Amino acid sequence: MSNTEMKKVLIALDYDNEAAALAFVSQLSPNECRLKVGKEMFTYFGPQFVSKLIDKGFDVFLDLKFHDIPNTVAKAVTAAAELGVWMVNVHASGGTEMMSKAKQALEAYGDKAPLLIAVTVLTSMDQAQLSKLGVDKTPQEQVLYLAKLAKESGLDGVVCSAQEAQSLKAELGDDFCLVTPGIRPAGSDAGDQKRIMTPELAIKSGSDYLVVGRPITQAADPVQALGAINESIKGL
Ligand SMILES: O=c1ccn([C@@H]2O[C@H](COP(=O)(O)O)[C@@H](O)[C@H]2O)c(=O)[nH]1
Repeated sequence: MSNTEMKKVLIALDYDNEAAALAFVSQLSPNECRLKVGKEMFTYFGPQFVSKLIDKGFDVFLDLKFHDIPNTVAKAVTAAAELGVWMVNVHASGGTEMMSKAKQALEAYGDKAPLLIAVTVLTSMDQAQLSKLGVDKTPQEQVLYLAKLAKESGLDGVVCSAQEAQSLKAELGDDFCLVTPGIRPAGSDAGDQKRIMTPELAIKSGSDYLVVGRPITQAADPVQALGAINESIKGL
């Protein structure tokens, strides 16, 4: 398996203890995975924590899901680019003006710019929850609608569930990157995730990157759990 193939797993480092997170990371190689830092660890441990991961050679997805006025989001993604992250995201529901401004702000970084992707419909949401928000579409339809806006705005891809990957690839093309949380190896606990899929099926459906948190970090042997996922998607 080439390193690129092995780096389809983005481990969600959702720890409330920096030492525990770093102890886990010390057992990993930047050649076998990428790392995702979200709201919990960023709020506890800040940009310094992100820098520690980058200094160890890892590609970092800064998953802060910016959702604010265009000027504020453009400045926030600029801060992420200054930090040197590999990928950063915004909410597609912030609108096309916000997404376009964010993308434009990253142009100054040339080939060092992080990938900019948009969250569509959170993988913890099902049809009932979407309806409660007043959205009349199915999750599949709403994800496609928001993904089209993200593409029109020049973004590199979206966060969606693997259940939507096949139709998004067909509609938006192979180059539009699909990052899919809600990944659950067979038999693992779904927790609060609603739109889930196994790693193998997700890759077969068109996911470019699998976001995996608890099935790895809360496993009895997290390194073995990562290895098993990498093995299951080998060559796909
Ligand atoms: O739609 C979304 C967007 C982001 N996430 C994040 O991914 C991980 C998933 O962790 P698990 O433990 O594997 O459920 C987590 O950090 C979320 O904030 C998402 O789940 N869904």
